[in-house]
Amino acid sequence: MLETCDLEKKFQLEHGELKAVDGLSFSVSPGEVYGLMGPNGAGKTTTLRMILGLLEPDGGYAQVDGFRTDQDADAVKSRLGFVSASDGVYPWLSVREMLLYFADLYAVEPDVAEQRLAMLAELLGIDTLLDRRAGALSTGQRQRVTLVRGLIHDPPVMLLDEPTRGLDVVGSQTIFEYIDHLRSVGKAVVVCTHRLDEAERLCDRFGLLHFGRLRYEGSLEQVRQQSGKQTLVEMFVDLLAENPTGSSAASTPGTH
Ligand SMILES: Nc1ncnc2c1ncn2[C@@H]1O[C@H](COP(=O)(O)OP(=O)(O)OP(=O)(O)O)[C@@H](O)[C@H]1O
Repeated sequence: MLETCDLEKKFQLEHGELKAVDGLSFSVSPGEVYGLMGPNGAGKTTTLRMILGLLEPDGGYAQVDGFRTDQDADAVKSRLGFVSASDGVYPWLSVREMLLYFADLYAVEPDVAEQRLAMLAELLGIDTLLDRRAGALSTGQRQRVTLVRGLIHDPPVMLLDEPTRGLDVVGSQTIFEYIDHLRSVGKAVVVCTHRLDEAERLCDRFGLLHFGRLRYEGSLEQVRQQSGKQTLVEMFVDLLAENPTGSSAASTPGTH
C-alpha cells in the first residue's frame, strides 16, 4: 500500500516562492486505482517525483509497504514501478536487451527476468517487437515497452504519469485495459491523466489537486457531492475559473 503524509514541495522562483505541493496526504490500497488529477501545474508530477525519490520533499514523506522515503529510500524505490509519457528508451539496444537490463538493475534473477519478460510481452502484445531496435519504435509501441519496463520487477505499486499521452484511441484503450488488469492482480495504482472520461470509468477513487492541495477526494459519487458537479470536466472547469491561466501561481513562468 502507498501512503503520502503531508508532502510539501516549494520551488524558488525569481520573484518569490511557489508551493507546488502543499500538505498532500492520500493513500492507495492494493487492488485500487487512484486518479491523481488536476489542471496543468496542479502538482501531480512533482508529487510522483517525490514518491519516487527523484525530488526531496520540503516536508512530509511517502511510505510504501511500511518503508518511508525519508528513512529507507531504496526499499521504497524497489517497490515502485513508474511509467511516464516522456520516458526515453535506449535507442541502440533491442527491446529485449533493454528490458533485461532494467530487470538486472532491479536485481531480478536472470531466469525470473526471462519468464516475466515472456509473460508481460504476451500480455501487452510486444512479443514481435522484442528483437527490434528500441529507437525505431512508434510512440504507442514505446509506451507498451515502457509499461513492461515499469513492471519487470513486479512492484506492488505502479505510478503512471500521463501513460496515454500521444497515443491513438486503440493505444489508449490498451493502456486503460492494462491498468484494469493491474487492479485485478492486486497492484496499488496511481494514474495521472487528462483523459477525464476514461479516468471516470477506470479509477476507484480520485484526488483532485489544485495549487498543490487536494480539493476533492473520494469515489466519483463522493467528489460529485463535494464539488456539486456531475463530471470531472465540470469540476476542472470550476477549479480553473479560480485562475483562468490554469497555472498554479500568477508568478509561475509556465509548467514543464
Ligand atoms: N524544477 C522546477 N522549478 C520551478 N518550478 C517548478 C519545477 N517543477 C515544477 N515546477 C512548478 O510546480 C508546479 C507544479 O508542476 P507539476 O509539473 O507538478 O504540475 P502537473 O500537475 O504535473 O502539471 P501538468 O498537468 O501540466 O503536467 C507548476 O507551477 C510548475 O511550473
